[in-house]
Amino acid sequence: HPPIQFPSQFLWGAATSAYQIEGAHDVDGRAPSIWDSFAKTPGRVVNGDNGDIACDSYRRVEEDVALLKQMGARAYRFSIAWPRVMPHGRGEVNPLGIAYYKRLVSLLRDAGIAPMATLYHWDLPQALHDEGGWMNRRTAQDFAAFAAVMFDALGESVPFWFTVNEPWCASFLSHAIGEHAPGEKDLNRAVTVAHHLLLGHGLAMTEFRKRKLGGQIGMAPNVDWREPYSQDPEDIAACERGLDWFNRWFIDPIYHGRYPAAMAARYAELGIRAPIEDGDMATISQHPDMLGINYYTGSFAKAPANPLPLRPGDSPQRQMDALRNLDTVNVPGFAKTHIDWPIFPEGFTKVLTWLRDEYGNPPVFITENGACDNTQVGHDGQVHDALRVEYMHRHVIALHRAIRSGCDIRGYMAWSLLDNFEWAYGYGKRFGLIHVDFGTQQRTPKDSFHWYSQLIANNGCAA
Ligand SMILES: CCOCCOc1ccc(-c2cn(C[C@@H]3NC[C@@H](O)[C@H]3O)nn2)cc1
Repeated sequence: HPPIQFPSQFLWGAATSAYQIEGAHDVDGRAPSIWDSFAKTPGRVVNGDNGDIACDSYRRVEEDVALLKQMGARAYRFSIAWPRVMPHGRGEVNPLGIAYYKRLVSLLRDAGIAPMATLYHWDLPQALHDEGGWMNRRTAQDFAAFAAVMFDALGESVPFWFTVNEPWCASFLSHAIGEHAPGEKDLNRAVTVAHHLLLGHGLAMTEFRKRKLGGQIGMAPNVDWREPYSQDPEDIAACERGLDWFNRWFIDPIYHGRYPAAMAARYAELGIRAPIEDGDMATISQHPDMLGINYYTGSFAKAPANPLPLRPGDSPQRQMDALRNLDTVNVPGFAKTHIDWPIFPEGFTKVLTWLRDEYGNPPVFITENGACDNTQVGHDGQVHDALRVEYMHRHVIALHRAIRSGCDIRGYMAWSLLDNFEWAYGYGKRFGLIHVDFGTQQRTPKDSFHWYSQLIANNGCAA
């Protein structure tokens, strides 16, 4: 038995998302999403890349499931493209869209791989965005209706469901920072979008509970770790503001039924409030079965020498900087991945024990963890992605430390099974365990694929 030994039923797998891998953007009735529109807006995505073809996984589902089986995956986290299933976002259901996901789930179950479905991984039907999108409270109800369609179609065969992936990216990165679809820069709108995403999560939970399905359901927020640069109370307070702004804003409503009070008060100084209506927080905070955690990196926070004032008339960027009111310190000594994120495995252990203490040790699945390593296929036909192997090895050890510290962690989905469309970075940032040649669609398992396969077989690894 290897020194790092995981619990016997630990669920090892890999993750992808529909817009990032499927391609077939206009095949079999799929209608455009906001990411189809955004990616085709000049200047939004590096090289003008888009998801029209991506990894062509819509047509290669057998091949991809075979690769998962070869790897020894016990679970596979994928997302369901809302615009494939309901092209107009509400009403008419596209039978070919339903058939595709039924086939994927059937292939997975035949291969002994547990399907783990994400309902919203950012591909809002453009038709709904044309009616206000997530700014429109009705979209939360439309999302619950879409979820209900999927629960009726796949509820008996999919054991794990996540409602919304990384709501921080789907609200603040996309409506205040403007880097993701729909590319807006308005903080007030971002707070409203965030609330409607949480409401959509809650309304989908209601649909799931109504059906008394045997599976489990939760949300998959981003979490980064933030460490105080020193034990100076000002640095600790700055760190708490950073954790409020990125982590607690979405997890407190679900587990505590309210937004983090200190950060809500700071938004109120800007005249910004979430559009909470009676009953919303009760809907949002229905008990989830599990918490999905996407972890990549961490950083160090210190109090700025000159605090930024909260001024209603300032730009969204200055307002966000003022809300966090912290300086991120570039502490030397941290190697970086090929997307320049610090490699911080200790932060993984710390954020998981932080979640244990903040939210009553909820059952957690790591729904994403991985490294950007752009290593290409070598002359020997292999991909020697040593950086990714080291990143994964160190994060698996950090994960094991969190489990030994009493965290109730049930599984780990490596991001990602395949190199794919990394949003605004396009195809130049590779996160896959499998290399994809986007010209030929040739898949090449990397050294990390073989390392991970061995880890799964041993249910553990060397220290
Ligand atoms: C504070 C200001 O910051 C500006 C940039 O801020 C971020 C934060 C987070 C991300 C980010 C990207 N990913 C990987 C994806 N997760 C979902 C899956 O689709 C992967 O492709 N996770 N987090 C990007 C940018």
